[in-house]
Amino acid sequence: MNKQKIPLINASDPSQEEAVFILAMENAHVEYYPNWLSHKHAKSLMDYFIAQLQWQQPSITLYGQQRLIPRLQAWYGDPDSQYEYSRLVMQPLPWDIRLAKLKQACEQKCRARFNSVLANYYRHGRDSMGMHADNEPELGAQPIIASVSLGQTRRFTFKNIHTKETYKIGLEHGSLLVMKGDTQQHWHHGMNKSRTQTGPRLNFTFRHVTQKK
Ligand SMILES: O=C(O)CCC(=O)C(=O)O
Ligand SMILES: [Fe+2]
Repeated sequence: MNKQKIPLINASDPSQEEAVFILAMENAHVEYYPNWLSHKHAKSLMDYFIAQLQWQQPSITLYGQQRLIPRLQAWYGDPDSQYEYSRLVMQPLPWDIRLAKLKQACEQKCRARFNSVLANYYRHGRDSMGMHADNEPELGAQPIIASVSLGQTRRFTFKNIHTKETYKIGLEHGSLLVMKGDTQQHWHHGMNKSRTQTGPRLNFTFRHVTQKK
């Protein structure tokens, strides 16, 4: 497999304190803000969300077999943000107050509206997420997805659907990754199991889903 590293372009504005990197991936638009939340704020959110969110471990059918997904997850959103994922129809839970605040912060940062979030809880290094694109029709052709990471840094992989080129980036505690433009049309993303990055990690992908017609 081609493991070429695509460089990060530092697009930080020196007049602002915040660092931002643009991932130099073809036919994609991905921005990475490593220190979006302070360490302390991110830690407080992490402890709160682990304790308060309604984590579940659903099963999906893979090659005719029922299997528990290798992580915990929870779907929150506005009442009309129903979502179908691996043939599971997910009814959103009503917004938790601190999750709604985090959504608002993402909306301001991305200048976009979100009405739902998929929360993922990777309990240890053996939890993972398979390669996929967030390209469900309900998300539209060029979805903006804001991905907030808390806890253990885990290596996140992008793989170009056509060229198979891969790109890996460590998603750090308190970071924000924004995927937009044609990213979902040309790239898959996912997270392998890890033998070294073994601590717990939470990830939140804020999205805007439209009702199926
Ligand atoms: O855990 C992550 O960083 C990615 C999650 C993801 O890709 C998703 O929720 O669709
Ligand atoms: Fe995804």
